[in-house]
Amino acid sequence: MQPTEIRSDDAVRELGGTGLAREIRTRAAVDAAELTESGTTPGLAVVVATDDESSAWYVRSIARAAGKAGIDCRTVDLGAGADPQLIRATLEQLSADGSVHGIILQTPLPAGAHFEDLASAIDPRKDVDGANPVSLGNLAAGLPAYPPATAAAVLELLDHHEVELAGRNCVVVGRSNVVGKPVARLLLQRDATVTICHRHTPELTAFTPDADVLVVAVGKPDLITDKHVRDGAIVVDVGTNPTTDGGLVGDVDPSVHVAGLTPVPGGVGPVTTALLLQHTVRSAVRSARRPRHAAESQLRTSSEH
Ligand SMILES: Nc1nc(=O)c2c([nH]1)NC[C@@H]1CN(c3ccc(C(=O)N[C@@H](CCC(=O)O)C(=O)O)cc3)C=[N+]21
Repeated sequence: MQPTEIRSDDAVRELGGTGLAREIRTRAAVDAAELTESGTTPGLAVVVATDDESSAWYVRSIARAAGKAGIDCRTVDLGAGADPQLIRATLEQLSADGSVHGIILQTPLPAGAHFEDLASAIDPRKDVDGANPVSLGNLAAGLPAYPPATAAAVLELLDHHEVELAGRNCVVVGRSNVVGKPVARLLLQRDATVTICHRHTPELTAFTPDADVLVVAVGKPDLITDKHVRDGAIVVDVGTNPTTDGGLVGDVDPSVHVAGLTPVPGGVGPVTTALLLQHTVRSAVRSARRPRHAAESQLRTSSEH
């Protein structure tokens, strides 16, 4: 026997997310039931202004999972090409609605609508997908805020699979406000050394091979191949790229030789949806704890501005 020849020992560890997602959903369902018992049913509103296929899939999947967890989920479909004024007014109305504890504004948005600008109309206490720039700012400052569910999912997956972060080299590819930037912040909070690469980085290979942990959130199939990674690396693939045959692929070539890789599908995606539910239930718990008159006087103050 020649042990060095045995390739099966080199098998990539699959860092799956479906089991973790189930745990998070179960916990959220238990908490939601308890809260409903005491008189508050957690409510989630999903605002849609696109006919994008993968967004529609995500919205249906949120509604299904929310229903199963005992969360009252309403989808507000304003139609592709909705007027930004209408989107803003809708977000303001939902922010003032006491039966709604979580609000998510789906991307992409119609041409001429600006995501961060519109998301500033979401009450930060209901901003369960960390879209309001106030949430992003609080996150950056280390103050309490809901991180975008996708960014939170990356950290949950790494923790679940016991990946050490303190003192490790982490490279994030992508700098969106939804994933790249908040993921980098969260990794930094965990004492990692963080490098962010993006479309103007001339050569990814100048940075990515140094990564102990590589997080890829770009939206390009096969962006990351063997030449980009050390074989000891842990790779989190955040990409969800629809294929022509109705499937889904990530940004990472699934045949890369690394120590661990999150699969697509079945990795970050299901954890993202589960965390959105968790954030909604947490928001409902906090709202139920706040004295009603305090919430009302706060609303009055904000409408006086
Ligand atoms: N404001 C906003 N926040 C988002 O987080 C957001 C968004 N807008 N717009 C649309 C994209 C898309 N997205 C996905 C989440 C989970 C899966 C997911 O769970 N996918 C399954 C499989 C799906 C399949 O097999 O077709 C999986 O990865 O296992 C996919 C896609 C979040 N998005």
